[in-house]
Amino acid sequence: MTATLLEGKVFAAEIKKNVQEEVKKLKRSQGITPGLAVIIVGENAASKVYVANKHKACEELGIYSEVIRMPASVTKQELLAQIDILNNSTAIHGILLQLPLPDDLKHDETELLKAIHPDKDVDGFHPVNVGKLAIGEEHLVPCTPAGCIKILELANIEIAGKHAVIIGRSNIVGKPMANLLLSRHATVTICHSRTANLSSITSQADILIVAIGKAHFVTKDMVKPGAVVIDVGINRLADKKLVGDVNFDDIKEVAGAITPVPGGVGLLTIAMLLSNTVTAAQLQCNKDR
Ligand SMILES: NC(=O)C1=CN([C@@H]2O[C@H](COP(=O)(O)OP(=O)(O)OC[C@H]3O[C@@H](n4cnc5c(N)ncnc54)[C@H](OP(=O)(O)O)[C@@H]3O)[C@@H](O)[C@H]2O)C=CC1
Ligand SMILES: Nc1nc(=O)c2c([nH]1)NC[C@@H]1CN(c3ccc(C(=O)N[C@@H](CCC(=O)O)C(=O)O)cc3)C=[N+]21
Repeated sequence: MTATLLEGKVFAAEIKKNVQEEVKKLKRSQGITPGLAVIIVGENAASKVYVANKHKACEELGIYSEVIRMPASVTKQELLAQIDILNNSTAIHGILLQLPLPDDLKHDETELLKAIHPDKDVDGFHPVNVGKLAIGEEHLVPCTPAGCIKILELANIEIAGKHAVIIGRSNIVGKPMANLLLSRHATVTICHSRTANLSSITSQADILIVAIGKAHFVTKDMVKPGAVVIDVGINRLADKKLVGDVNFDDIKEVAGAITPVPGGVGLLTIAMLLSNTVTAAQLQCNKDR
């Protein structure tokens, strides 16, 4: 058996087409151009690539995009002041604070994320949006797990009744992923670094979502034959090659379907960010009236 390749660009194109139509509608009926602001603090090579990709995708779809670069030496107060300006700007409907923050600002992360107005929180990281997701009132949902759900839905992979196992429990990927799968009636198991007998649990998964941050971590013996494997990991090897958390070549003979890295979940993350930006713009123009 050879796994079906779940290609991110195919699904991302479908989402982007819908987003583009919504952008046109907003312009036509309300005279509004959706606007996204990305704040990037300090120099992080990986973040730069993502920010550049986001900017390019916005241009493609007619979304206004602003990249605000701040030095690593910026203070919490300066960042809060910048967020306040964007919260009050009528040209900006979505605000994203690029993570990770430099070490000196790490302990202020929650406070900074809370400062972003929940209506402009296109990352879905504000406690109000996290809470909404937890009670099944999905609104602005974190882009990466939302993208994983889109892959499953657009590939016609049944979620209800399936055993979904997630490796990773971060606020950005693992936890929101669990809520999204649960509300779609999967039986959900969340694993992490303290999980005992990890491979015995992952081997029971019909749908395996991997978000750890360790290159080639998941091997053949951890995957049930025919399982759908979604690889969220992005790891840069010493030779600059980009690889996922899943050993693709090892499991391709056993999995039923698998997302590649690059060219998988990452492309959906960007597409969902654009989608959230348009949702935020629609919400804000309805509130204005
Ligand atoms: N494709 C995309 O668009 C995106 C990709 N990513 C990538 O996804 C990966 C995960 O990101 P993120 O969630 O932010 O990472 P975090 O580092 O915040 O979380 C990693 C999680 O993996 C768990 N973990 C680590 N080692 C093991 C292990 N040996 N066995 C089981 N669990 C383990 C950790 O457990 P514990 O909680 O116990 O420490 C933690 O819950 C990274 O590679 C990141 O680059 C992230 C965002 C978007
Ligand atoms: N506030 C915040 N929100 C995020 O959503 C966020 C963040 N911070 N910090 C970093 C992670 C990571 N992330 C990615 C976005 C795009 C690709 C992407 O475009 N990937 C392509 C190309 C990758 C490449 O060539 O380097 C691919 O996988 O094919 C990957 C990863 C968003 N993140």
